[in-house]
This record gives sequence, C-alpha cells and structure tokens, in this order.
Amino acid sequence: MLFLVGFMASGKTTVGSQLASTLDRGFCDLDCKFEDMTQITIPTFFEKFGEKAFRDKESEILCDVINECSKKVFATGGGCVVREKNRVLLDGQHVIYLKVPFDVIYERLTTKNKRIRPLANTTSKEELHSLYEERQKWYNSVSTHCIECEDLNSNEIVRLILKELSH
Ligand SMILES: Nc1ncnc2c1ncn2[C@@H]1O[C@H](COP(=O)(O)OP(=O)(O)OP(=O)(O)O)[C@@H](O)[C@H]1O
Ligand SMILES: O=C(O)C1=C[C@@H](O)[C@@H](O)[C@H](O)C1
Ligand SMILES: [Mg+2]
Repeated sequence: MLFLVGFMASGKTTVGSQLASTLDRGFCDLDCKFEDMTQITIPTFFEKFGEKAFRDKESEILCDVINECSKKVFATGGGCVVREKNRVLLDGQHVIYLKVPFDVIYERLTTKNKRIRPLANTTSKEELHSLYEERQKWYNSVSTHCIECEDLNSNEIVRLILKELSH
C-alpha cells in the first residue's frame, strides 16, 4: 500500500493516478470513495452533518482500506492527517508527502481547480495559510518520504517518487 498525503490541491489525485498506472497498480482516491460510500458529495456532507461527522467517516474509511491490505496507491483527503487516530493508522505504511509551497497551492485553489472544497471556498487566504502551516507538522510526521514538488510537473514528481521508493 502506498499513500499520498498533502494539502488541498497539492496534486494527490493527479500524481496518485499517474503513479498507480506507472506501477501497474490500482488507484483509489479516498475522497471519491467517501462520496461513493455515502452517496453524497463532500460539500453537501459538510453542510448537512458538519466537519466532525465527516472526520469520523473519513477515519472509518481509512481504517477499512488499511485492513484490506491491497497493493493500491491511495490519495488521501487533505485533512486526513488532522486526526491522531489516522496518523496512527498510517504509521508503518509507505506515505508520500507532496510538499507544495502555499502560494502555488493558493493559486491552484483560486484559479486552476475551482472544485468545491468546503474548507477552502469559505476561508480567507490568511486562514487557509494558517491551516496549511498548522498541518505541516502532521504531514511531516506521517510521511516516510517528502517530495518537494515546487514547480515540477506530475511526470517529474512521479519519477522522483519512484527514485525515493527504490532506495
Ligand atoms: N505538478 C503539478 N503542476 C501543476 N499543476 C498541477 C500539478 N499537479 C496537479 N496540478 C493541478 O492542480 C490542481 C489540483 O490537483 P489535484 O486535484 O491532483 O490535487 P489534490 O491534492 O488531489 O487536491 P484535492 O484532493 O484537494 O482536490 C489540478 O488542477 C491539477 O491539474
Ligand atoms: O483539507 C481538508 O480538510 C479536506 C480536503 C479534501 O480532500 C476533502 O477531504 C475535504 O474537503 C476536506
Ligand atoms: Mg484529490
């Protein structure tokens, strides 16, 4: 099992699916799995049931996939590392942190990919920056490999990950 962690819009879905096909493995995006299982979109789930209920379900799904022990590549939700329980679950797994500077993230969130994100769409740039800073310690602590993505394209990031994993 291989997990990708990182802030919203850091490239987990893009890089994860490319990495999975390069490795000839299955790919699973845990945000998509959440929506498949609950039959409700994440923004609507947040609206109806709130963040705590979202985090409970997110944890349950992470626990299930870890117990399944498949060989897939998993893209986690950006806030998956917030819960201590999830950080413990990820302990012992191969976890890749896609580290992207905040300015790049912010640019992507506001221009490139305006997918509705409950925590990004209603938050100011300053608040998002604090959230980004607050989470750094958790992304760092759960990850076995940190990839400084900077301005690399997804092919280059996949290549770097493969190099890291071969060590
Ligand atoms: N290396 C990259 N260089 C430039 N743009 C990228 C790169 N990786 C991803 N992107 C773009 O950034 C946006 C966010 O990427 P992606 O959806 O893969 O991130 P994510 O971490 O899965 O985000 P989230 O799950 O929060 O939606 C997309 O528009 C994607 O095309
Ligand atoms: O950063 C976050 O807390 C989130 C990121 C998304 O991937 C989703 O999991 C959800 O919108 C919460
Ligand atoms: Mg994603």
